Amino acid sequence: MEHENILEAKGLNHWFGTGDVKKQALFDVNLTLKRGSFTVLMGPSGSGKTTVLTLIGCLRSVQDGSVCLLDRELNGASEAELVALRRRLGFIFQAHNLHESLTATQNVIMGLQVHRGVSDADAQRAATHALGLVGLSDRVGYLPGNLSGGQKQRVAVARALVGNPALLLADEPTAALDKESAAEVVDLLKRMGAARGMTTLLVTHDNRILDRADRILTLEDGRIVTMEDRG
Ligand SMILES: Nc1ncnc2c1ncn2[C@@H]1O[C@H](COP(=O)(O)OP(=O)(O)OP(=O)(O)O)[C@@H](O)[C@H]1O
Repeated sequence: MEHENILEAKGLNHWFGTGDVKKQALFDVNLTLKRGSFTVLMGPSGSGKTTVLTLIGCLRSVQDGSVCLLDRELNGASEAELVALRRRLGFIFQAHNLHESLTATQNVIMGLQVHRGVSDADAQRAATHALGLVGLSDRVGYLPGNLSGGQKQRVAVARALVGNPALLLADEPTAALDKESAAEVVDLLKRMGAARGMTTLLVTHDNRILDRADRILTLEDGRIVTMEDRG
């Protein structure tokens, strides 16, 4: 049976650097993410938000403590296990990171490259579908240079969603967007979460997003200082 919690992190500590410049970035971080929930992670610059996201996202190794993601322990996991888990995650970053020389569809297909064994025709179909979900059916053949900031970020959302991730990790996805585009992107993620049971953990300084969160966590100096459940 699948657990209600898609993620459980316990006693997570993390350090950067070695010797004299060794610095602790996370202190005894505990957090759980309920399947299908929408959690916002806040905190001042340098408080450790990206470090938490990259640890949960299997983008760096867990040094101390436990992270149980999709019923697998990340502490001590092999690179092959981490790669396999990463396939079940979606990522969106502040800068959309689209390839400028690829069309919207080709960029979205990049989100499927980690899924082996997907035929070109299926990839094309999935990308077209994902672009439709983000309201860009009429822009599938456009290069990023011909899209607005909000449209580019929606392509990045489609790329993150195309592989049907169990957990979506988003680092400041609305920072570069105007109010309307930011609200569209967040509503889209919430809708996807509800429709697919996708769990979202989103780092933001953006107060506009807080109303939409099921839970708000605040990090300060590497420690979770508040945890607020809503609704
Ligand atoms: N690769 C690294 N090498 C050394 N120190 C790092 C590295 N990455 C992060 N740090 C340090 O760890 C602490 C937490 O950084 P992190 O990027 O997680 O914070 P953040 O809350 O995401 O900040 P921001 O909002 O500015 O992105 C900071 O003191 C930072 O300087």
